[in-house]
Amino acid sequence: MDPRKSENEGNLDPDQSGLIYQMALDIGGSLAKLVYFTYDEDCAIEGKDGMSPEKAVAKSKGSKSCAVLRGKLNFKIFETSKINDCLEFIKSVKLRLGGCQRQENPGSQAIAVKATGGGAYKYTDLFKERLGINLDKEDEMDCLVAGANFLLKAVHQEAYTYMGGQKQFMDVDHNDLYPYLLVSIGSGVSMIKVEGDGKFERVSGTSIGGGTFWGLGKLLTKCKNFDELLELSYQGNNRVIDMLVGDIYGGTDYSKIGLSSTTIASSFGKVISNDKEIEDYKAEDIARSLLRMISNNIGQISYLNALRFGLKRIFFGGFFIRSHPFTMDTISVAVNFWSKGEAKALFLQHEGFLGAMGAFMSSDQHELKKLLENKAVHQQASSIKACAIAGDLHGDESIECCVYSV
Ligand SMILES: Nc1ncnc2c1ncn2[C@@H]1O[C@H](COP(=O)(O)OP(=O)(O)OP(=O)(O)O)[C@@H](O)[C@H]1O
Ligand SMILES: CC(C)(CO)[C@@H](O)C(=O)NCCC(=O)O
Repeated sequence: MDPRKSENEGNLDPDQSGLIYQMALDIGGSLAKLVYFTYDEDCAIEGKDGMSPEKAVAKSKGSKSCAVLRGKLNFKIFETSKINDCLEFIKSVKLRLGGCQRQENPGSQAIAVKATGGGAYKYTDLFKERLGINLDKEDEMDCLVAGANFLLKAVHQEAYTYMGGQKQFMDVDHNDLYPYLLVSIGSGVSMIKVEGDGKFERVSGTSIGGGTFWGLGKLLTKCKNFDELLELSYQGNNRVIDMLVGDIYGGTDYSKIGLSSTTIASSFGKVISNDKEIEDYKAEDIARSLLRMISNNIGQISYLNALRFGLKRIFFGGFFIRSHPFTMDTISVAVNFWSKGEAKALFLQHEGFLGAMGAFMSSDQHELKKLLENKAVHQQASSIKACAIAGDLHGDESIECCVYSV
C-alpha cells in the first residue's frame, strides 16, 4: 500500500459510494465517532411516483403524504490521536449534505457538520482549513441523552441485560422509559439522570474510566492496543493480583457483613505481600485485575447515584464497554450486589455512538432532519446482530433503515 495514503483511503465499503446525506461527529478524548446516512440515489425513495429523493422530500413538506427514504445509518470510529485518518476518510467520501452541497472543492464552499465532544472545540480550525467544514457545536451531554433516547425508542432490541454469559434483550416501553440513569463510560465517566427528552441532569462523574483502564494497562502490560489489552484480560486470573476476603480471613467468608471469601477485599492488594517485580506477573492477570477494578468501581458509583435518585434502571454506554462479556458481567454483578437485586444494569447495542447519534439528530438545516423528526428508524432483527459495534477499530458498521416523512 502507498505509505502516503491513510489507512482508510482506497479501502472504502462499496456502500460508501452512495451519497452521504448527513453526517455528525463526536470527537472525544480517546475516540472520534462518525455517524452518517447514505442512500442509493437511484432507488432511495419509495412510494411516490419514482421521483428523486429531494423532490419527494419537498413534496411531502406541508402535506399529509408519506415519503420513505431507504438507506443506511453508518457508524465509524477513529482514534482521536489519529484525527488525520478521520479527516482523510471524510475527504474521500462523497459528502452531499443537505441534498445540495458537494464537497469537491474544500475551501470554496463552507459546509456545516454537527459535532460534539471536546474535539469539536479543539479541532475547529483543522476541519475548516483542511476540509472547508464548519463544525457546528452541540453540547456533549445534550447529545448523549438525545442519542440514548432516540436509540432506545427507535431501534428494536437496542438495550439488553448481561448476566452469567447470557444476553437478554429488553423491549423498551416508550411510556415507561423514564426516569433512568445514563452512565457514559468514555475516557472519563459521566452519570446523567434522564427524565425525558431534553430533561436531564449530570449528577456525577468519575475520572476513573476507560482512559484509566487503557492508560494503566498500557503502562503495566506493554500492550500496543486496546483490543489486545481486552483480549488479555479475558485469559487472566485476578486472584494472583487482588487480595480477596479469603486471603485476609484464612479462606473463610465474612458472612456477618455479607462478604464471601472470593470477594475482592483490595484490588491489587496481593502485590504488596509478594516479593515480586512487575516482570514476574503475567500481563493477563494484571489486565484482568485492572478491568475488574475499574468496572466494579463504575458499577458501584453508578448504583449509589441510582440510589440517590431512586432510579431502578441504569443504562451503560461508552466505548469502554465494547460489548465485552467480562466487563458487562462485572458491572452487572456490582449493580446487582450493591442494590440487592433492586437495580438493573442495561447495555446498549450502539454503546459508543450515543453522542454522535445525538449530534446527528440535532441537525436542523438539512432535509434529513426534517424527515427524521417525529419519525422512527426501523431495522430488521437480522441486521441488528450484524451491527454489533465490537470489532476492529476501523471496522464499518451500518444499519439498514428507512426514514419516514409523514
Ligand atoms: N480501539 C480503541 N482505542 C482506544 N480506546 C478504546 C478502543 N476501543 C475502546 N476503547 C475504550 O473506549 C474509551 C473511549 O470511549 P468513548 O469513545 O466512549 O469516550 P471518549 O468520547 O473518547 O471520551 P470522553 O467522552 O471522556 O472525552 C477509551 O478510553 C478506551 O477505554
Ligand atoms: C470531561 C468529559 C465530560 C469529557 O467527555 C468526561 O471525560 C468526563 O465526564 N470525565 C469525568 C470528569 C469528572 O466528573 O470527574
